[in-house]
Amino acid sequence: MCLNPVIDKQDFEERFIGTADLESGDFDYIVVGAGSAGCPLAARLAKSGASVLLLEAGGEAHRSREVQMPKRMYGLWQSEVDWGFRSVPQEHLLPRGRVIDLERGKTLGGSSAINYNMWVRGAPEDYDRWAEEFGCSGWSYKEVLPHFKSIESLEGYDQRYRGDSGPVKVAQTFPPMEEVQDFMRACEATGAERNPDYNAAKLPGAGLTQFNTAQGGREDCFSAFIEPLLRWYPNLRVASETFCHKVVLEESEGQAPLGEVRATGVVLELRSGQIITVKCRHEVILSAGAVLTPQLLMLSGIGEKEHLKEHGIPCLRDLPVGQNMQDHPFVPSALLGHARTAEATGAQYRNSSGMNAHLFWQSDLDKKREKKLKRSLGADIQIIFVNRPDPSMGLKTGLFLAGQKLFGSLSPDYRSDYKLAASAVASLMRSLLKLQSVREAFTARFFSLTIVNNHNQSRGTVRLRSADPHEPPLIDPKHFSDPEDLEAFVQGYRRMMAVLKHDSMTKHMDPTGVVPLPSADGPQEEIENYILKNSQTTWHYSCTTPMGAVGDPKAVCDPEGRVQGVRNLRVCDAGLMPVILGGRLCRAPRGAT
Ligand SMILES: Cc1cc2nc3c(=O)[nH]c(=O)nc-3n(C[C@H](O)[C@H](O)[C@H](O)COP(=O)(O)OP(=O)(O)OC[C@H]3O[C@@H](n4cnc5c(N)ncnc54)[C@H](O)[C@@H]3O)c2cc1C
Repeated sequence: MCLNPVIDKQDFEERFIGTADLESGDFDYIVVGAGSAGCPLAARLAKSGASVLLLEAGGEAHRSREVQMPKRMYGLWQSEVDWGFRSVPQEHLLPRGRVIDLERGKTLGGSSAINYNMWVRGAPEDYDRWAEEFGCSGWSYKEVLPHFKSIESLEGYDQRYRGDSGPVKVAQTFPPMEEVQDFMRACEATGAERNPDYNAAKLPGAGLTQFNTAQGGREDCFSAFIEPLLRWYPNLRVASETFCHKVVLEESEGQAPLGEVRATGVVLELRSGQIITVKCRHEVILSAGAVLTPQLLMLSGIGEKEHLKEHGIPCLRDLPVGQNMQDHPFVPSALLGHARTAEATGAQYRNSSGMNAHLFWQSDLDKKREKKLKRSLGADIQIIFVNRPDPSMGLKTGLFLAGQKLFGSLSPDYRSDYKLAASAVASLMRSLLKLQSVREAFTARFFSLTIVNNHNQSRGTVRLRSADPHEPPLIDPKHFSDPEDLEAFVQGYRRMMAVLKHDSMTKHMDPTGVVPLPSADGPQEEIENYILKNSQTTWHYSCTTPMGAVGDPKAVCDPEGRVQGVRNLRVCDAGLMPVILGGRLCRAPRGAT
């Protein structure tokens, strides 16, 4: 349900590409999902000369102003370009049973059209781990590096690691402001090294954020990879507002190397409501993302036998689909600057999502894991310095935290109250933001230090709610179900407070913030309560259809994305990761292609 319409209806309709002739189409490949992975994959296949159909359930909002300006992204949540998922009640969060919003892009460009645009590959060690520990041949850092280089374009960096002529423009959006420099100084003064490029030889250290933005605007995957091709490659067809219900699987005869089940096409619902079947010659490739690809597989008869039986779906392949979900939770702080500074207005800020610098740091817990695994792991804790973003973020975060505190204590049935509270907060926010003075105050004064645990140990699930493709799946990230995750956050919290208390930070901000922060030296329980009350998602759902060595019972796909035991069916999206990356996840699905 769309609670927050932000894009003019006209905008979708004017840019609609159309779905005519799909049934009679003659395709080699069908790619389901025009997101971070689906777009570069479809482009690459089209360039090889194959005929490709790229399908997308969402419309064509990628050119709208709301999507193009990164600082407006907060307004896109719960809008027509967000699937609007919510988790099942989370028993390890506070208040117990809290439900969290799980935004996910629904438009050409997928989640790359609604994300923060941060360009972070993850640690080289992550990819080596995939190759060595999970049997994913072809995925070591040495092997994926040329792909990363080939998709990006930026100047003035070490060319051993970085690309200068790919389709995606990468940049630091503006010269660093004083407070951003001071954040990095505070990190250094409290024991971190300065790292001028976390996407090069190593991840740990303090550095400026890189964004994928072109002339300050969002560079979503559809605009970067598909639009430049449409005019020149008639073999590439795009159908938006086309919802895939399932993959058509047929029992094939003979002794095929990968078994006897074969994908031959997809069942689609068109914008008009008409249901059709479209066939292809070679492969169906699911790039619907780590939540909806598992749903599509299960609806098609691939998944855990018992679970499919509960929904009356005959099981064609018994595989652990949706069983290994991973995510990065994050815990924000809502801080206020002492005063509004002159630089707080103008072009510098226009196109920033505000996430301007990072500290990647390793907790003691992670060092212990390194010893146990006998391999280096990069860094588990990421502290993001957020300054002066779109005013709605300051308001939204402040009101969210304040609302949680208030409504959380009012009633034992927190969940129904929270729904009411969320809509009340949303409408209050919209009214307040109409006031220029409020907008300016929050643009100028809002800061946040946000902690992310990049080596989250908890595992969740994506399961069917019903056999109806329109019903969203049951998504249970099970945040904090592994006690090590809370311990990692406590260490990260103390590290964050050390930075915040350093002179170069205190001169800029009021450390008490919008919501008071527990003291780093106080009782551990207070810190834990703060973490569990305020934790949200970083939207990095992944590992739900993991790849692994052929025949590995924990793997759904082989290292080339082929669904085990099924012919002509592949997965190519964030669900393929065997273990979550210690970075931002938009890069990896693109690297996969
Ligand atoms: C708010 C937010 C902020 C984020 N910030 C960052 C960041 O700063 N940096 C970063 O690297 N990552 C970030 N991420 C994560 C990153 O965007 C995702 O991990 C990545 O885009 C996932 O790519 P994907 O191809 O797996 O899925 P998606 O990009 O989500 O693509 C899946 C596509 O499939 C379509 N689809 C799904 N089901 C169907 C169906 N049945 N029929 C037809 N089409 C279908 C969807 O509509 C969607 O367009 C963020 C994500 C969000 C939501």
